[in-house]
Amino acid sequence: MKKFLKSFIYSFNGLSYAFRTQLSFRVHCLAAVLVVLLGLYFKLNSYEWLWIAIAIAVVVILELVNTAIEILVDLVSPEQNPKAGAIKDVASAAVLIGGLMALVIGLIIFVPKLI
Ligand SMILES: Nc1ncnc2c1ncn2[C@@H]1O[C@H](COP(=O)(O)OP(=O)(O)OP(=O)(O)O)[C@@H](O)[C@H]1O
Repeated sequence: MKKFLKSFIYSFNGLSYAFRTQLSFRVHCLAAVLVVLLGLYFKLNSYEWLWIAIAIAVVVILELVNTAIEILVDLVSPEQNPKAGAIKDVASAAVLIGGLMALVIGLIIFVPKLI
């Protein structure tokens, strides 16, 4: 049980690290809070909340994995290396695609309510 609780603390340490060091993570968290407030304002139905929850989770998960990959690359390749750069670029592209998907979901749900 103690080990289980400790693993939660490690996970929160990871969240805290990403929040403190990554501007894009903070921006995405802020966007998530704004979207939730907008969802409460427009009284989304459970189906719409499900899509919003998936969109937020996908972006946050990708941001965390991208941060972990950046740290790993900096650890194993502190010097410039084209492969190290490519790894970071590919991980960053994953965040971009996830973010675009979240944007499309947000537009599909909120645009009809705004017009
Ligand atoms: N070791 C390296 N070798 C070659 N290119 C690198 C290396 N590290 C970073 N780069 C290139 O520089 C870009 C930016 O790297 P950086 O580590 O600043 O990432 P970032 O996404 O800006 O991270 P942060 O969110 O910490 O600012 C990478 O996407 C990659 O193209």
